[in-house]
Amino acid sequence: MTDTLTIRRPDDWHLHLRDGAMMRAVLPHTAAHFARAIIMPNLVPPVVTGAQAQAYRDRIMAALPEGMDFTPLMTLYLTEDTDAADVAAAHAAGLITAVKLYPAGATTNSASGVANFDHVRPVLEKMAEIGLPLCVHGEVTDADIDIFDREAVFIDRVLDPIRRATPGLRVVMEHITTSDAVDYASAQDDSLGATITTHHLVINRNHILAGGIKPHYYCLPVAKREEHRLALRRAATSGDARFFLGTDSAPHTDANKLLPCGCAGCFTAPNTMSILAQVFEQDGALDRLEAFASLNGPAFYGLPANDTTLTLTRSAPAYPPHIDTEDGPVTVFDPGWPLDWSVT
Ligand SMILES: NC(=O)N[C@@H](CC(=O)O)C(=O)O
Ligand SMILES: [Zn+2]
Ligand SMILES: [Zn+2]
Repeated sequence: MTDTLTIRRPDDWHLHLRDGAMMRAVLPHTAAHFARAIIMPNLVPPVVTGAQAQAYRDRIMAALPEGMDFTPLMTLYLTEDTDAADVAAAHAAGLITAVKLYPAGATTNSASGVANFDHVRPVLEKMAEIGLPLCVHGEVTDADIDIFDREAVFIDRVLDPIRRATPGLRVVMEHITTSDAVDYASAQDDSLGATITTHHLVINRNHILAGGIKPHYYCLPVAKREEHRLALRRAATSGDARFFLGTDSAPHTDANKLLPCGCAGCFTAPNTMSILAQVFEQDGALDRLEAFASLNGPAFYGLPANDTTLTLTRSAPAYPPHIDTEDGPVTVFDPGWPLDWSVT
């Protein structure tokens, strides 16, 4: 039995750092393990322009504790008013790594997202031309579509038509939750990637709903049936270069989670690498953790893998059940079993 695992230092290809006091509290947990992260732009107000991305990046770097090595990879929040020239200029200046598409109303802070996809066509065409990837929250928002079907319907009605209409556009299906998404991604060429979160490899919808409602397991897209979780496990542990880690670590205070209408999001930054090592070991794929967490993402984004390494050892990790922030406690995702691996 292996007791030590050294991999190239991982990156997180989907992360919510928030801003202000919350950012100062959560950023060190990501920077302790990850070299880079794609920073989600769903602040209030959202990060829409190149200038806003630059200012947000500066705030992140100012909040990074002395001595920590971390590079935020910025994204712009796509709106129907987004200017293709501003996006291209931000890309040319090295300010942004991707653009994020939120269907209007699909998730936390997505009110400024896209309702009519025809209105963003010029921006998508420009992105295809300059090779700038589009990260997609892939759920339809129609009230008449069951929440458990919203990802699969999005693939048919929105994602596939957008990709057909915009040849060459590089797309990341973010935080996929269904076997439908795994099957779709598996059938495409390397212009399509898909991120998988830590928590969707661990929980299914029973964890949220059976035996009492568990708000800390509520996130979007909502966890699906067990068969879908197993499909995600197979994809993540397969080594297939199209699938890579995007934790979607999404901190909300307990006060905001434990409401009659609580916020969606799981906070996994402190224990993601411990959980993943165990998940990959359970599936006999510890030797493929590096591909999922450290190699496939950079390859999709055309970036070098990190030169530095991260070592995990077989021992119970020490992390708190919740972290304290100036806004109140934030609960750390509980996988429901004791963890065997810690980052050294
Ligand atoms: N995943 C979530 O449940 N929540 C995210 C938004 C998102 O990634 O959809 C958040 O910003 O809190
Ligand atoms: Zn999302
Ligand atoms: Zn997210």
